[in-house]
Amino acid sequence: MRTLLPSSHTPATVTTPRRRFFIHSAKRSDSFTINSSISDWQSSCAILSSKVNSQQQSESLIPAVNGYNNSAAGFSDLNLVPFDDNNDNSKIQSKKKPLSITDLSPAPMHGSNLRVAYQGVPGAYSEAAAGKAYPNCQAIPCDQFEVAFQAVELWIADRAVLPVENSLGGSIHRNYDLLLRHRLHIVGEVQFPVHHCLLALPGVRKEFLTRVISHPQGLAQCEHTLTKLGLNVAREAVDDTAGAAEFIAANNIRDTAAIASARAAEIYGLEILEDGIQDDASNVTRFVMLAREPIIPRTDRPFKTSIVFAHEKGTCVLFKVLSAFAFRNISLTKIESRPNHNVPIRLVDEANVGTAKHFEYMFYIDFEASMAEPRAQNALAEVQEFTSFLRVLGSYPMDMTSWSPSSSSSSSTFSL
Ligand SMILES: O=C(O)C(=O)C[C@]1(C(=O)O)C=C[C@@H](O)C=C1
Repeated sequence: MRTLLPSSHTPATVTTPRRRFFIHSAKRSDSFTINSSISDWQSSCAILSSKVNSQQQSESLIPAVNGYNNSAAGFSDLNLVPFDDNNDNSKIQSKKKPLSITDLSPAPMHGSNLRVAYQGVPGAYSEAAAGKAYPNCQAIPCDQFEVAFQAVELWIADRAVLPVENSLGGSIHRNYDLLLRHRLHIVGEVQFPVHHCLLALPGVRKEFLTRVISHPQGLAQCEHTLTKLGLNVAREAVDDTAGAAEFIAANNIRDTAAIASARAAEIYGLEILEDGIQDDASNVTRFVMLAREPIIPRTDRPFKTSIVFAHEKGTCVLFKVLSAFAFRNISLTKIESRPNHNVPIRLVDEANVGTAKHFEYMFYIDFEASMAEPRAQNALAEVQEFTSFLRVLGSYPMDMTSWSPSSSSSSSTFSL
């Protein structure tokens, strides 16, 4: 895939975050280990809870549990814990309502002052998704998905908002692999309607085009419409949709169009040749919100939980795992498999038949239950018996917002 380096907006790069590595190291004791099992995950949440209840509010703890960052504006405004300089807490505590578990839960739709990393340049759908997840956040462009992960790990950003699947184009596999490789936790999801436009320099006509460029997902989501439009042109994949628009504008390329948002047209001074070129009007991309700490799961609203697991005996374990959810009436919303990069192939010697080479997988499952529910805890306890590796990626509120499939990206109300 071609990498376009935008000229005017310089996204965060791999080298930039390294400068602040030591800040991260100092906070590391509060982070959650990569191979954490279900019990590790539960105790991690319990630790968060008990730390806050005992008023030991470290800087690294607060942003994770309530969705606010730890800057003066974010933290002190919360005034979560009754505290008196004269150490006379008793009077104050009698007046104020005690902190309860619900006070510690996230505020996923409030993002003021949060720094949110996304992949792409301004005008990318990921930027708009970051604005939906955290209104009024400071969106930080990153040139690769992995840089967005690193930006959060190294405290350059408070959250990352990254695409994991699209209703037409399918899974964004890279982010599944990165979720496993990094230590971040899924703390929310947003489903964002993706309304694509065909963009070119002012005055360019469709007949003169020889090439269409976009993110691979953009090309996949518009594949049939491009053919129906009679555009028998080369289709070239680039890093992000808005980056494609910026590339055309910055290099004054007149034989090439970009598939991107109407907002990208506005930002980079391109014209919309065709509006709404996605193959399905209700085209939607699901993004996950990532943070350094897990949130405390709740039961007063619909929650989803994401896990990843593997077994050294391969896929034979899958039906047992699925039955753990079926017996408890827990619906699955997604199953994904990815190569197990640690052990990609297993050799199976069958007597007198030869050696079979089995591919090894990591399985990702999203299910509709909160880790605060006993049925989810029991299901995972059972899954843990069948698997050699199990990690809870996050238990988080489901995106239940309504959306209009026909709305154009340009009419988005998100302020970024
Ligand atoms: O290129 C962008 O604008 C992105 O935000 C990336 C991305 C993706 O990776 O799927 C996000 C949403 C759309 O599905 C198309 C592309």
